[in-house]
Amino acid sequence: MIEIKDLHKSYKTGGSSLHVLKGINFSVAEGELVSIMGSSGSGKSTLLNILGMLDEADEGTYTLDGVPIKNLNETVAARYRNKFLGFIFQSFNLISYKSALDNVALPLYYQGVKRKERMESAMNYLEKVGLKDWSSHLPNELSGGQKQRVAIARALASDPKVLLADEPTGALDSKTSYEVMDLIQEINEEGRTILIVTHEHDIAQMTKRIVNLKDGVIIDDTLVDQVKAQQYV
Ligand SMILES: Nc1ncnc2c1ncn2[C@@H]1O[C@H](COP(=O)(O)OP(=O)(O)OP(=O)(O)O)[C@@H](O)[C@H]1O
Repeated sequence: MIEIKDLHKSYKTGGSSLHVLKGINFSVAEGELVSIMGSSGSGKSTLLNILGMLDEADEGTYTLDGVPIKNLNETVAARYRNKFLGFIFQSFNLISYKSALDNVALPLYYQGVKRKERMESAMNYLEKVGLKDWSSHLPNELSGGQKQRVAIARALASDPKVLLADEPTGALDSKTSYEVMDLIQEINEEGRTILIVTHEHDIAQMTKRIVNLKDGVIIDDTLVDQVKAQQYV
């Protein structure tokens, strides 16, 4: 589903350049649930932005569902991104003056789906995340966990093959974080590929594979069952 080879990325600020990703290689098969860990500044968000086609690498290749992502014109890139990728953010990024239902329906509006169909579909996704009865509420009338559920429903609305989540539980308490992760696991069990950036070990343990970044390189890439088994060695 995702294949990256020898990916490099530097940021140029003023006269200097910061080499952030220094030759990343990894692939993710369809249906995986992967967490990307690493200390602050290790390059996690930079990598996720490249995977999300929000930024481009300087060197290396990125192939998404068999298509090389390089030098696509903006319209093609936007269409491809909308079709294949869904995004979940730490701060939810909901539109404050729109109801939960309208927030979920928004990506479908941009895809040109007719009103009746998009409202039905959005309601189905709200039901899926357990918020059918909250459809008319505004984001500020919802708890953090509920907001993230709306955001997950919105990410699912366009039926993307891959979900990319940047610290999806970063703004939530532990109990709510685990509930959101239960939902993410459920969505993954249905076959959707999911990548999560997280700082939290217990959250990473709820995925199937942990990729550890340090100073722009992958230092460890382990299946979670193996991590758990090591505790008994
Ligand atoms: N647009 C940018 N311009 C210049 N430097 C940047 C830019 N974005 C990130 N950086 C720098 O690149 C390095 C890696 O940043 P990145 O956000 O990818 O790390 P991270 O592992 O996600 O960190 P955190 O856990 O704190 O979010 C940091 O030193 C950061 O300051």
